[in-house]
Amino acid sequence: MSLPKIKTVRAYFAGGATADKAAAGGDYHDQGANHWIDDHVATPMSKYKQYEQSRQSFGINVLGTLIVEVEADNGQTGFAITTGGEMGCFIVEKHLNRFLEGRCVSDIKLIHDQMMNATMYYAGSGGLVMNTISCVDLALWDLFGKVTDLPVYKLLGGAVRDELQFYATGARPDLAQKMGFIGGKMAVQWGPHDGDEGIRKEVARIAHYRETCGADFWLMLDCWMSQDVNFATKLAHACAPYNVKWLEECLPPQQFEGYAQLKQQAPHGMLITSGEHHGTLQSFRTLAETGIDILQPDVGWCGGLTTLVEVAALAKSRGQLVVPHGSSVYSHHAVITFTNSPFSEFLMTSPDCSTLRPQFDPLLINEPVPVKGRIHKSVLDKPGFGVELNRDGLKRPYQH
Ligand SMILES: C[C@H](O)[C@H](O)[C@@H](O)[C@@H](O)C(=O)O
Ligand SMILES: [Mg+2]
Repeated sequence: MSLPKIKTVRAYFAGGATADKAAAGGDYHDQGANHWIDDHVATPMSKYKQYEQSRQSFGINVLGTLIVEVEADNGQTGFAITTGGEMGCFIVEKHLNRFLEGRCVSDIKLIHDQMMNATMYYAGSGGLVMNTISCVDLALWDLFGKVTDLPVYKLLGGAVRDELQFYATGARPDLAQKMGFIGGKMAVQWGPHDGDEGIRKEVARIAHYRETCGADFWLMLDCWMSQDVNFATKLAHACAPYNVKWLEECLPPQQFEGYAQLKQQAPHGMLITSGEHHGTLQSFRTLAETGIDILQPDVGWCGGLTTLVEVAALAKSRGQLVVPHGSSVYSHHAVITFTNSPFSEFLMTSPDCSTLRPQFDPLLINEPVPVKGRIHKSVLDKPGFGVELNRDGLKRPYQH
């Protein structure tokens, strides 16, 4: 089978700080008002009163969505979306384009290595540049699937289970249970600056939903980098009587020693997890060596599918789980091929968690959502990642 070459790459953005209204999409924190995802969620900024109520007030949604589209010389295209916006467009069109154009559509790993090494002098181990590389990598996998007429999960070696099962992240574990999810993860709302009263408030909420959802429904807390080891340890032990399954991302990404200490100090049986704001395989090796239980890379932020596959193998070698941070189809096609990913995350993007809105709505056409908390592998049986791009309102700020 002779494969086409990559003719060109284009980068668009939607939403972000220059937009006149919330655009959601890949930057799913870019929601309108009165949304659970922006309601007093604890963050590293919460100690500043003016930024305590709303993450959008400190700029969680300034980047907006980056869309990367790669076109082969036979006219076929692949695309992907992530958090990155206009600045990501610059990196794609003025730097990364040179590693794609003229290459065979199957040269994904070579292009990935060149993008990682060529940006090392300004990328660090995560953030905007890693998001941008991830988006290009995902677009290349989508194009490869379109050209070979295969879903990405089959390019990776095929499914190891017939369906994906999901827990739901949102403000209403009770509604998630009714929708068939296996668990509910809530964002913590109080942090170290709230002291013991903050812990009491979190525990009261957990106690309420334990009572409402019964003994076995998974309940988790997502701490979004907002804590220190002492607060996280006290919160973990205060929640233990209510069978909280895991505490997530308690500390800033680079506090590896803190994660190792927290894992040692956590109650027996309670899992400690992190990873969504980590990037590069090397960072995940260091994170894995802390001994935490579940690595949670975001495939649109960690270095792309090429990096996620490497992280999953690393974790598997250590008996650790990989449960990617919710990234819709970009996670689904990977998770269904990983033996150490027994479940997935579905992130509720409806304002009150009462309906199943696709995570990257409105940017992906035909984006699947779980039915009764599950997605069967047959749903993924379309070329590439199986979704099409809603081009309404996209802007292309740079050319090359
Ligand atoms: C709910 C959390 O605060 C974040 O908004 C969410 O994106 C992420 O941490 C998650 O695990 O879903
Ligand atoms: Mg999280």
